[in-house]
Amino acid sequence: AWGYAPNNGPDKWADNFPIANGPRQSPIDIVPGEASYDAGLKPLNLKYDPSTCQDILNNGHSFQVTFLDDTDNSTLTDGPISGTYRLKQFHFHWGASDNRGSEHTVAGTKYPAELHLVHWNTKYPSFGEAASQPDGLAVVGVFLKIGDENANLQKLLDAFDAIKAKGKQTTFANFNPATLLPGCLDYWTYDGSLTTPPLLESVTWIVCKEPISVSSEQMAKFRSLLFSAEGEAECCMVDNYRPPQPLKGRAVRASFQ
Ligand SMILES: COc1cc(C[n+]2ccc3cc(OS(N)(=O)=O)ccc3c2)cc(OC)c1OC
Ligand SMILES: [Zn+2]
Repeated sequence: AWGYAPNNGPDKWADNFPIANGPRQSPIDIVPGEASYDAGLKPLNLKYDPSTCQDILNNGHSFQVTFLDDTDNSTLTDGPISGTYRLKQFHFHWGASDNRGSEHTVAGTKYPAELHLVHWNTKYPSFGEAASQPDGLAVVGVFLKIGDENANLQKLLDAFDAIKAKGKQTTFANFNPATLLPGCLDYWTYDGSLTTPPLLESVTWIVCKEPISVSSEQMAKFRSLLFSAEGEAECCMVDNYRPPQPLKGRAVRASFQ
């Protein structure tokens, strides 16, 4: 199965997922000077209801917090998209050390981690259906930068002892993902894909310019999770990021000047 090791990592994904070499793959290196300001882009409208928060899970590739998505309680509207997209889950990508870990980069700069808030277009009946449509998904990316301890992030890290190994999950209630958003919601946007298999080219990417803070000690806690299941040889969950992919002529637009 795919992973992030030398034998099954990003350089090998095309063997089973040929779309890995497709025209709109993610992540990318965002070059601010080459992004074009689009005055037509609206501010992001993120409305999240903490009561839709369900559980926290180690899926063997990352940890994710999953939301009830059978109502329009937690949604993304406006920004570069039209219609209503529902929050399905959020997860992170991070490095083995503070000098790498993000998937998107900014003029070559890597951040120690990146948050992805995954939403699906309610014009389709489900996430799975939407995931196969060119306008099916919208993922909001937020960079994490080493600085002050992040008390909101700490609520997630405090649940890690219950989800250390692959496949472990535990209930996780009343968490408001809006607390993980930066103060300023300026963003870059471009057409891309899922950054893990099945790498479907169905994502409108919305990458926030402003990072949120994470302490070095908190990053160490991310690295205490395992790729491996209970009873298997322990393998630390680190460097679970795909490197930037070719832009192939795509435009990157900025919501700010
Ligand atoms: C819940 O149903 C599905 C879950 C998943 C699980 N999944 C797999 C890979 C993912 C990659 C993601 O990539 S990212 N890193 O760009 O946000 C986001 C959500 C994902 C969710 C995939 C599906 O079809 C593609 C599903 O529909 C059948
Ligand atoms: Zn992701």
